Amino acid sequence: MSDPLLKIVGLRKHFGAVRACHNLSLEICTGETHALIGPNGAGKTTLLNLLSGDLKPDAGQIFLDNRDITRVPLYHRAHLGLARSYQITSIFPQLSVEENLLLAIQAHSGHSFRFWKKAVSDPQLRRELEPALERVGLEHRARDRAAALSHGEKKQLEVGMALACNPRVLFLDEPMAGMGPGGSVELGKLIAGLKQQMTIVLVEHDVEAIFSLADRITVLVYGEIVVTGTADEIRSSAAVREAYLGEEEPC
Ligand SMILES: Nc1ncnc2c1ncn2[C@@H]1O[C@H](COP(=O)(O)OP(=O)(O)OP(=O)(O)O)[C@@H](O)[C@H]1O
Repeated sequence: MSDPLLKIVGLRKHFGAVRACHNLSLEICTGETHALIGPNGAGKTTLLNLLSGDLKPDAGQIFLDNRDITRVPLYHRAHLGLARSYQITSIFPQLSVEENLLLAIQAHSGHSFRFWKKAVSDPQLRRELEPALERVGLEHRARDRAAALSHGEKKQLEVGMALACNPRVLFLDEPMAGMGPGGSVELGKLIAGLKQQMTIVLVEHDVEAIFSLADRITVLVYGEIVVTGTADEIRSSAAVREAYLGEEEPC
């Protein structure tokens, strides 16, 4: 395994009596696809929120390339190369697919939102549009309103928007949620392609997808790590079986 790109040390986030993240330490290596799994309420989304900067921890530290980013605000983390696609779609339904992507490209290129009108015709931004559309397989939908996309295509667009800042680390929160089998196959292919280009931290309930996509998997229960390992190690782990007691398969 290569050097850690993200290092999490003693991270803690409690909500009253709920220990959503409890003294958690973990290293995410450069280039790996790392999945977070665990039963409902295990703290997967909380950990993603802490890493992306959506939440502030009560204690602990997060390092990116040995730099302490624990107190770095959300918007600044994007400039450092951390990007996130959310569980709930964050696209603009009334805008076209290309307008959504242009907006994301513009936001990350340092331009002000006040100049949005210019973005559609800005040749420099438009040059970045074609590869951005291709990257998520939405060239044929460029002029369609985002509201008209299928659920899977919306997810593809959302990932495309997160990719606009050319991230080093992409956080994906349940990308397959609400997707039919066809949609998850498409999105699985998209993520498999991205795997070669960046580090990915993925929260997902689709076990098949996780086992085929993830290089390593961390199992969380009650805000703590039960085990981290490869798909084979997770499958054969007695600790995981115990953590999921009563459940046939990890979810
Ligand atoms: N903003 C909040 N305020 C209070 N409690 C919260 C908040 N966010 C999360 N929690 C609690 O923290 C615990 C962990 O929640 P979290 O959403 O991180 O779990 P999860 O593993 O992502 O669950 P799921 O698989 O159901 O999405 C849960 O008990 C949840 O109710």
